[in-house]
Amino acid sequence: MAARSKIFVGTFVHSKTLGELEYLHDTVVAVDGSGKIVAVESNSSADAVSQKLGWTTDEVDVTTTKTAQFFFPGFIDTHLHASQYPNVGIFGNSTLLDWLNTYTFPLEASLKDPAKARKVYSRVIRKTLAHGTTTAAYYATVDVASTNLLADLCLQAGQRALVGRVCMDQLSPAYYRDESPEAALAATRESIAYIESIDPGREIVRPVLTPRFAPSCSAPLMRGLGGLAKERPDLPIQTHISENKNEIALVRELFPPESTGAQDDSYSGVYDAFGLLTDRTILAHGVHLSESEAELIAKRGAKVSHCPCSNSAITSGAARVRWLLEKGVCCGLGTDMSGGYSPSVLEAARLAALVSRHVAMGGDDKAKLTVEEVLYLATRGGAEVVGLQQRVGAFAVGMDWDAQLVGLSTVDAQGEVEGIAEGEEDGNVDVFGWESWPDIVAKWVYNGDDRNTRKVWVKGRLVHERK
Ligand SMILES: O=c1[nH]c(=O)c2nc[nH]c2[nH]1
Repeated sequence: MAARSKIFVGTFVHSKTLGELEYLHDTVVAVDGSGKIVAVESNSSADAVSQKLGWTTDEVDVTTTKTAQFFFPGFIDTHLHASQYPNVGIFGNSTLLDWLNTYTFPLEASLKDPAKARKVYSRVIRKTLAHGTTTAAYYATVDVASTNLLADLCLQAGQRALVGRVCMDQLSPAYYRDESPEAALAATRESIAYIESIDPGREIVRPVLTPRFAPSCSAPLMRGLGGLAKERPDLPIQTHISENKNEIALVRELFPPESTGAQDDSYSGVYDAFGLLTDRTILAHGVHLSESEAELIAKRGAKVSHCPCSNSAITSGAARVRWLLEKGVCCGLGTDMSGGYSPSVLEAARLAALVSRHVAMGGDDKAKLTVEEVLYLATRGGAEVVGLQQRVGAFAVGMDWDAQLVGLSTVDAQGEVEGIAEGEEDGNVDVFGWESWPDIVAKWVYNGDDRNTRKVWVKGRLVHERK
């Protein structure tokens, strides 16, 4: 049965450009049964738009914003490890390389148990949807069956996702690694074939090539994955880069330029030498990149997933997002659970703003990111990072309706929250009625959470509703 058409009425906020949000008031957005936006009309009404489209009122569901509510594009989480979700907040004082061995590899390996994988993956999907994440670029584990299960569960829940089986054939405990480069490549092909079989049109889920990071992959595996990337130019690629200084030193030691044919001894040069630095590549972190690396990344059209929560939690460093943007590198945001402790892209946006202020305090005042800029990274920028900028990240005819209804509390003359029933939650953001729309949005960015995420849709389907 085809889904019903939908009409959304009221205030819509989305990014026009990096520095500018557009506020569309008294606007109607019509979404057809396939989840595509077919009309965006300002100063109109649901009836007028329905009539124009030849839709009768009884075949359309209408959702209208109330005071201090607005529709916002769904968030794009450009980097997170679904398999690490149970560990959020558990990192002690570790830094990357000991964090991987102490906390991460044992947990990931344990998800070979299908019951455990189902429990973890079901929860992370529900949790991120509840925070407004409509698209997620997931790392699963080395295990094919549980990676495929993650794709199944995303498809069932309706969360748009890139799902990657993790490739790693060296420098991790023997209980958690690919047996050989050949085995890694075969398992990768198997997982790709499965994910493509469950959603051949790539409407919701798609596979992504996932070399964990250079230290985890032997040269033959990197070469093989580069070959696969060439054979399948439609596949995105995700990996980590230049997150931690010890990691960078390790890459230099493992891949001297004379062994790869790279131009220099940079981390980016290693991926480039193996054909993995492409315009489909999502590079997580990029904290300590050099000038020439940023230039190479821009030249190749590779993208950066900025992960301010993780970069702070496991003490990796403060990535220079303004500098990357000025170099022409496209950036989005990643929660990077569980290096990052929060499932919320809104939190990532807030932390991106704060970390940029730390960069500014280091002497580069123009490094500061505005509310408008971090929301761009969370939506349109992220969409470009995962290669879906034609479909999601904004409200325009021809794009899919991937959206969230944000609801903030309004305060009455007695200082009480209006329209709230006994026992209902109100959230942290109080709107007094005199704020401008940019101020309301700023209050949401700095104080909002999942209590403000009232409804979430992916491709027109309601995938979360806060009761
Ligand atoms: O933040 C990170 N999380 C990981 O799981 C990982 N693996 C390699 N490098 C990594 N960085």
